Amino acid sequence: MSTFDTIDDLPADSRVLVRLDLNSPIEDGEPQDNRRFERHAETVRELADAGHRVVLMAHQGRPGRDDFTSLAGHADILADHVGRDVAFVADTYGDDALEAIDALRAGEVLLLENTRMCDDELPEASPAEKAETAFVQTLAPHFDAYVNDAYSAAHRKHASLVGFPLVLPAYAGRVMETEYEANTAIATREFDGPVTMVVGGTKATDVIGVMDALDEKVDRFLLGGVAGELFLRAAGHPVGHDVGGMDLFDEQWERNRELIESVLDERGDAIRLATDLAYEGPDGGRAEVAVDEIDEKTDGYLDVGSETVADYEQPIRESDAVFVKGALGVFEDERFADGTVGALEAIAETDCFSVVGGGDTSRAIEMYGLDEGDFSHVSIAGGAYIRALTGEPLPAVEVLEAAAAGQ
Ligand SMILES: Nc1ncnc2c1ncn2[C@@H]1O[C@H](COP(=O)(O)OP(=O)(O)O)[C@@H](O)[C@H]1O
Ligand SMILES: O=C(OP(=O)(O)O)[C@H](O)COP(=O)(O)O
Repeated sequence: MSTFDTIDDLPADSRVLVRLDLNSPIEDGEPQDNRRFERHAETVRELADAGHRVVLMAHQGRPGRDDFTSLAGHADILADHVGRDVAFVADTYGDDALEAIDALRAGEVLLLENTRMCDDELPEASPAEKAETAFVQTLAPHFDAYVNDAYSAAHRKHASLVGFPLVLPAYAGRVMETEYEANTAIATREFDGPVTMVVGGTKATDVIGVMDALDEKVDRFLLGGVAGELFLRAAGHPVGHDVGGMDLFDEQWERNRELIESVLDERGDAIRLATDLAYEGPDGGRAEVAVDEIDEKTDGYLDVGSETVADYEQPIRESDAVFVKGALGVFEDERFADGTVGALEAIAETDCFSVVGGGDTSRAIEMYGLDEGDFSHVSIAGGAYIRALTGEPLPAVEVLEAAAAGQ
């Protein structure tokens, strides 16, 4: 059971400041619809239908990355899911934002600009420090309550996630409630047979530390994506480097090199790495190469190869539980979807307990016509859900709990 207050406890006619997680894949500069919009729309609709004035905060990407954009397009997608207008103001806490907030009427919804465009948001700091920032101090007097629905960002100590509960009455939204309960229950669940984790995606830094901490819970890891290539690099193969303008590998390698080497050393028996990889061939199609035959760092690899896909199916079929965190390849491009879809299909065909996590990864389920009902839980969280599996506290959840306990 959760130990925080929820939107059921909100006083009537409140001016509510709501933190969502609408962080999405960006294609050609535009956010792509995904499960996060659909799930958060439930909270937003409920608050607006109840007659509250609803102001939304969310982030997109990180400064310096290609996916760091305005939230203007997010407002339109969210409006379609909510079934109400969602106004947008290109400001976080300046005069334009405050004017739009104060002009809002009962039942109206307004989305503020990307929180990460504000300098106070990102540097990780304690809730007390974040509560003192100009961002929090300027916005808070315009509201009666703060609602956090962003479970999937709850592992970050950012101002919009941990600062407001110290200065406003704080509540959990519906996504926060359901994800918290599902993931906490998974963390304490025991399994009789083998437990497998499929690890991929781009945020290798988020998963590698957790792999170490999941030592007792997970019997084998099947690797792909960026983390998989970094492990292959640690095993001596010339892959997992930034080539052709990529910036996914070298910085994460420097940051995690020692940990990767020690995880490989201590848990090598439990870790399966790709034996072949796929890349874009000279004719523009999918080409594959055996990992042992790669002798220079020339190509960028975009998926695990077909031998690896077949190799990973067997351990999945033998498992009592399978956890997925991150895609095995760039599944958004059909040519490089085999690894991700192959793993998801194998999971769907078995009756093991299964969780698919990640805002991006869970999108593969509908893109490739898989049935959500074939998985025990599809989480819109990635990093937060795997941290929850280790039993590690989530700072944004802790502040909600402390607020409810009157601390
Ligand atoms: N080899 C790869 N190179 C580049 N991107 C990859 C690779 N493998 C997987 N990806 C990308 O990883 C993304 C998912 O990454 P991540 O953000 O870590 O997971 P999630 O959003 O599911 O938590 C997918 O959108 C996919 O395109
Ligand atoms: O998408 C997110 O995390 P996820 O990719 O682990 O699901 C969250 O929005 C956190 O974003 P961040 O990893 O840029 O801090």
